[in-house]
Amino acid sequence: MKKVEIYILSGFLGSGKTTLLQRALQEEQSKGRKVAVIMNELGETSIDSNAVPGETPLKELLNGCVCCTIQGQLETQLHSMLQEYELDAIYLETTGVAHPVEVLDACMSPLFAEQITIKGIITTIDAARWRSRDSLSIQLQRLLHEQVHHADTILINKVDQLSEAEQAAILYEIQSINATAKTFLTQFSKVDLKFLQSGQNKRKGNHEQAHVHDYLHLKTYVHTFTSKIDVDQFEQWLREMPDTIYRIKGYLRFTHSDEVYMFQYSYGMPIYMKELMKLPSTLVFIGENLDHQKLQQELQQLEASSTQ
Ligand SMILES: Nc1nc2c(ncn2[C@@H]2O[C@H](COP(=O)(O)OP(=O)(O)OP(=O)(O)O)[C@@H](O)[C@H]2O)c(=O)[nH]1
Repeated sequence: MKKVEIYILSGFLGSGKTTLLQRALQEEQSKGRKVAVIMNELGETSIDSNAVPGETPLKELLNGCVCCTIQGQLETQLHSMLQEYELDAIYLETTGVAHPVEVLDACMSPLFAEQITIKGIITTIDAARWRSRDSLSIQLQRLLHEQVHHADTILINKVDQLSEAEQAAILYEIQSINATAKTFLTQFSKVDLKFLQSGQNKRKGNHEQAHVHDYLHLKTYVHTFTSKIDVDQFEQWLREMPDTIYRIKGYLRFTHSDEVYMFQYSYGMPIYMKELMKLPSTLVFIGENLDHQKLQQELQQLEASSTQ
């Protein structure tokens, strides 16, 4: 099954996300690829939607941030886009205050995680604002840091407003926060689209089979159980989760019950809720340094020992 590529455009207010989106859409159009856009704005009306050509499927999520208040709406919109159109890619432009882990979490619904492939988080930085970020609140400074830390590609944008020495200093600073991202100094978000398609050439071997995206900074893994598992063994296994696993979520069936449980795990805290629908037992993992082979092996073992 062909997977739909998802590009997450992150970055603080006014940093150049829409400018980048327009460039990306032009390039995608010239390649004849079918792409759609989801735009999230904090306000009641969208000011950027006219940046998207009329023929491009567009969903707007207004009045809240997909990473918190309207996370469920993103899931619904993504799901309907995947059903409605035959797409090559979806570009998701987040609000300037979105946290990348939360956005990724919102995209990775266990209901359709197998149909999509996260191609990366692209963070644009307003270079001048970055330099004067000390004037922002501590929370916003932390958010800017997180947007850089979790990015796969970073555009240090608006460099026309900086001297060469200032550009070199900011590049050094950004690379010291995130040494693995591909980082570019840009004007008007000008970058070749192939660089956004994170690590495309590195995908080899059984990574694809294992449904993991090994080249990304934040990694995801999707696991589906074929039979019920033992709740005590599962909880024992959870207790050993490293804290670099930020989220686990999905649906589970346990040997002691005929119910399906919705499962959520965040910052070490598991939550189980009875689910009325008979959904497949699929778990989605999001984390840094996620060792998919180890996870896969452990979960297969857990399943095997649960049925003994
Ligand atoms: N001088 C300069 N201006 C730029 C550059 N890139 C973008 N801009 C301008 O900066 C403004 C904001 O750019 P957008 O692309 O809308 O930024 P955004 O991140 O989408 O903004 P929000 O949607 O408000 O968060 C626009 O007026 C752009 O034309 C650049 O490299 N240099």
